[in-house]
Amino acid sequence: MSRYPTLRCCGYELDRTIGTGGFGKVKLATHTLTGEKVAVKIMDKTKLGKDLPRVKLEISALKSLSHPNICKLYQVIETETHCYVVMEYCSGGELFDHIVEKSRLSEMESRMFFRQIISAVSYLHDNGYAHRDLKPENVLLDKEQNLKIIDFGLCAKPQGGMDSLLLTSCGSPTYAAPELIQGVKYHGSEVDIWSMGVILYALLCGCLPFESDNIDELFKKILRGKYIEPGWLSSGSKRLLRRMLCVDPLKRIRINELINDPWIKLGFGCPPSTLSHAIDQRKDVECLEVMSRHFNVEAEILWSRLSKWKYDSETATYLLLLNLKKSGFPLMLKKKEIPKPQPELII
Ligand SMILES: Cn1cc(Br)cc1C(=O)Nc1[nH]nc2c1CN(C(=O)N[C@H](CN1CCCC1)c1ccccc1)C21CC1
Repeated sequence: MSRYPTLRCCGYELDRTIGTGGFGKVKLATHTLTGEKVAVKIMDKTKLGKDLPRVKLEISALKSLSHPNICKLYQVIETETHCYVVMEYCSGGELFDHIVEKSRLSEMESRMFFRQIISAVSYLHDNGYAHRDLKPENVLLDKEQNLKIIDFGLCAKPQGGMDSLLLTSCGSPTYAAPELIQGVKYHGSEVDIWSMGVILYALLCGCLPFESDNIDELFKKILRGKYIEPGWLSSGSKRLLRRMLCVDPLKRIRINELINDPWIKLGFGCPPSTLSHAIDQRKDVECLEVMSRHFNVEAEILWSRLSKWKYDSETATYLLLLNLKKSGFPLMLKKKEIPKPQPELII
C-alpha cells in the first residue's frame, strides 16, 4: 500500500519521486479517470513551520494564473498533516539540465526559450505578481520542449500593485539583483528582469555571469555588475545582456522594452505573445458533456460548480480533459474499477 493512501482514494495512482526540495517532494502520478500524467507536490504541514505561508501563497497565486508557460495547477488536496498540490507534469525536465547537456545553446534556441520566459513573466507582471526566484532550476520543459515556470513560493503580489516597493530579501543569491542583496527597497518587476538576464546569459554562455564559492565575493561581483562577454556572443545579444544586467534598477530595461528588443524579435518578426490564452477559464462544451455523462449530472449544474474554480477533483478532471483535447486524444473517462470479489478461500 502506498505511503499516501489519500491520493489513491482521491483518484491518483502514485509513481516514482521526481524531485525533492526543502518543501517536501514531487512524485509522478496518474489521474485514474483520464489516464493523464501529473506531478504531485507533497508537503508535510507538520514540518513546514514558518514556511507554511509560502505554500499558501504559491497555491493562491497558481489558482489565479493560467498561461501556456506557467506550470498549471489542477487540484489541491489537504489533510490534517499533508498538503498535496497536483500540477502539470513536465517530462522534459529542467532547462538547466538541457543547457548543461548541450554545454550552451545557439542564439536561435536561446531566443526560442527566452521568448517564452518573457511571455510568462510579462503575463505575471500584468497580473500584479513578481516571481522573485527565477532561475534555470525553476524553468521546466514539457514533452514538446515548451517552457514552464514553477516554484511560486517566493512570488509577491504587492498590495499597491507592481509600482509599490518590496523589501523582503529572498531567492537564490546567484540570480538575485544588486538592490535585492543590498536589502534596499526594490520593485519586484525589476528584480525579475535581472534574474531573466542571468538566465539569458546561462542559455547563451553555458555558465553564470556571477559565480563564487564565497558569498561575500559573489555579492561583490553582483554589486559591480561586471561579467565576462565570451567572443561568440553577437553584438545584439551583448547589448541586450548589458541592458538586463544593469546594476541601477532605474536604468535597467523594462519588460515592455524587452518585448520589443530587436534581438528578441530577430527571426520571428514579432514580439513574444503577451496575452494569456485563458483557454482553461472558458467553457468547453465537449469536455463538459463527457463529464456530465460520466457523473450523470446536468451539464449546466456541473458548469455552475466548475466555474467557481475550486481546484477540487472536478476541476482536475475538467482541466485534464482539456489537455487530452489539446493533444488530439479521444475524450473519455475511465469507469471506476469495481474491485473484483476475492474468490472464497477453499480450505
Ligand atoms: C526534474 N524532472 C525530470 C523529469 Br523527466 C521530470 C522532472 C520534473 O521535475 N517534472 C515536473 N513536472 N511538474 C513539476 C515537476 C517538478 N515540480 C516542482 O515543483 N519541482 C520543484 C523543484 N524546485 C526547483 C528548485 C527547488 C525545488 C520542487 C518543489 C518542492 C519540492 C520538490 C521539488 C513540478 C510540480 C511542478
